[in-house]
Amino acid sequence: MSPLETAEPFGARLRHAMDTRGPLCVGIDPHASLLTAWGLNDDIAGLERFTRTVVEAIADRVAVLKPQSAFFERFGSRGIAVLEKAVAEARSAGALVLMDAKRGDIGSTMGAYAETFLRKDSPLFSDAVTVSPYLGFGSLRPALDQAVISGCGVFVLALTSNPEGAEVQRSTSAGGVSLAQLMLNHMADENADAEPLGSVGAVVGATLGEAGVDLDINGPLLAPGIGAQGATPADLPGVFGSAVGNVVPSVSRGVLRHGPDVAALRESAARFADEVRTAVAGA
Ligand SMILES: O=c1ccn([C@@H]2O[C@H](COP(=O)(O)O)[C@@H](O)[C@H]2O)c(=O)[nH]1
Repeated sequence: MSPLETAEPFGARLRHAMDTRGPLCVGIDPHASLLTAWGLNDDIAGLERFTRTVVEAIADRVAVLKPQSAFFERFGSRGIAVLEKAVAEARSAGALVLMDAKRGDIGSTMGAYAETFLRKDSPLFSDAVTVSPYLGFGSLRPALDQAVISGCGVFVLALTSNPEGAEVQRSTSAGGVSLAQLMLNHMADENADAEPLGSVGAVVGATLGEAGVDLDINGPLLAPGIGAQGATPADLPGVFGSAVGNVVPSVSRGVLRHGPDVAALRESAARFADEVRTAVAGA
């Protein structure tokens, strides 16, 4: 591709994946406790085996796989090598890879994060990355710009699934709206005119009961918190209302606890996918 050609936008690729595979995202979170439960050691060999099993079991059937970078960084450079391999293999199997790295920093450093996760020649190149906007939405500009160049997505924290998030995210900005709403408004601006779906997504916890914000951002809504954190697919219509069709529900431990048996991992993911389909169809 010449530098002047633009890649197919992430939003379009994601919409296609959601329509053909269903919207479920499965997280790869190799907790030490899961490695133990799978009969693996909490070491690099255990991490490698766990990750390979999840990718082989799930990557050919879900829209999105979301590795949680923290669990790989824990093992230093050898953990990152496992992550690099998993990203490449998951993408080859047809899953979109959303790197859950939650990076946020001043713009010049954000540029380096953008190169790490969103530049095509990077070893950790992924389809999308999670970022934190709480250094100011404008600090994300290098990632937003690099995402356009590479056809990637950026998922911005808005209302996180943890109860502690509310004291920051629900607090009121100088303009009188919540910080979360302010960030969502920026996302809507980034996605204006995008079809069929913008490439800037919001992270909004499935655990919230009711979002209480305007989620009409013309972009995907990543909804973590299903499974181990207590939310279920049946909660999605209540949280997301009329935006539920743009939701990418995310489950990590709720699926992973069924391993290491590949069939059981697949069955669990299929069950969550069915429950999501039923919940969204009835909304
Ligand atoms: O608001 C947020 C944002 C991200 N996460 C991440 O999603 C998974 C959830 O794992 P479960 O095992 O399904 O609870 C994890 O990687 C979090 O860091 C989130 O939970 N909430």
